[in-house]
Parts: sequence; structure tokens; C-alpha cells
Amino acid sequence: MTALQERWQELADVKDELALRDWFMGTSGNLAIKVQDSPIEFLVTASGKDKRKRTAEDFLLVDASGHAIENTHLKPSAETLLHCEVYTKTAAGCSLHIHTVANNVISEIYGNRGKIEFQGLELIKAFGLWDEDAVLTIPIIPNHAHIPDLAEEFQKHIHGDSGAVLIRNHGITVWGKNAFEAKKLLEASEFLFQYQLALYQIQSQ
Ligand SMILES: CSC[C@@H](O)[C@@H](O)C(=O)COP(=O)(O)O
Ligand SMILES: [Zn+2]
Repeated sequence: MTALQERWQELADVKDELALRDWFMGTSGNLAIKVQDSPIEFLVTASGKDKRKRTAEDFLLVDASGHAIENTHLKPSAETLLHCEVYTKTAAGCSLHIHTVANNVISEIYGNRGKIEFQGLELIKAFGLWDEDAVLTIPIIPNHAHIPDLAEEFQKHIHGDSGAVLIRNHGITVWGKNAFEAKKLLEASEFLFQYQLALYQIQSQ
């Protein structure tokens, strides 16, 4: 199998798993996986697809600017520029973006603070935070409709080869060194958001 075929299959498998969790409602969400460095090439989901379906037209190969490399009728995800920022600024190998009710509500509740912090929860270890008093901070950025503006805001919060950023009333984007790591961060983030929401609901009764 070529590197391209391997990465394709890896991303398709991640997509299937996220679909099983119902994390692609209304065609939302987009996924990307790096295929090569110098020059950077990555696979990204084609725009507007039902991401619960597995087809031969799910992904297309794009360059570091998000332009299709191959001759294709497929359109790269409308949010490809955010994935471009990840691959040009870091050594990450995979970036995932999903919309969930939990990440949207959390982003709205904490949006004015510009971040949400988690401390004392076991699952922050998924982010490599092992100290007892460690704090996980997930930034929350405004949901600019103009994607270059959104990407510009987003890239300010890329500080390493793994991370997560919430986009207010929109969704989350995570990245990690490979598909396994990115999916781990995504699942841990959603766990933390669901936990915080449940706590919020109990405490406001
Ligand atoms: C259909 S609502 C979601 C979109 O506006 C967008 O935010 C999204 O995540 C999916 O866009 P796409 O172009 O399919 O990658
Ligand atoms: Zn989106």
C-alpha cells in the first residue's frame, strides 16, 4: 500500500468511528490527515458530504494552501484553511473538526471568557497533563463567517504539535501527531464538555 492509500484508510476509519458517535450532524465536521512533508500534502474531507457514508469520494489531496493537487470535481472542505494552519505551523499528522451540542453550548457559556479550564479531572491526562494541580485550557474563538479571518484567529492558538480550539457556537478543532492522538484528544474534550454541562445543569437547579 502507498502512503496515500494508508492515510486514506486511516482517516476513513476515524471518520467511521466519529460517525458512530453521531458527530457529523447535518453534514457538519471535517477531517484531515497529512500524507507527506516538503512539500506538505494532506487529505481533507470533500465539502458538504454526508460524513456517515464511506465512499471513494470522501477525501481529496490538497497542498499547504488548501488547493486540490489532483484534477477533481470535489471541493475541499470549506474550513480547509484551518487544517492548513495546523500543518504549516506544527509537525502534527492529523486534525479533526466536529460540531456537537455539548461543544457548542460550552463555547457559548464560556465564550465571553475566551477559554474554558479543567482541573482535577482524570481525563486531562489525555492532553499529557499528569501533575495533580495541572490545568487544561481550551481557548474559545469567535466564529468568523469569513474563513480566512477564522483561520487567522485560530492560528494564534496553535502552540504545539497537539491541541484543541473551540469555535464559539460552531465546534471544536483538535490536532495531534497522528490519527490516534487526534481522536484521543477529541474524545477527551467531548467527555470534559459533557461533564461540565452536566455539572452546570445540576448546580444551576
Ligand atoms: C453544514 S453546517 C457545517 C459547515 O458550515 C462547516 O462548519 C463544517 O463543519 C462542514 O463544512 P464542510 O465544507 O463540509 O467541511
Ligand atoms: Zn464546522
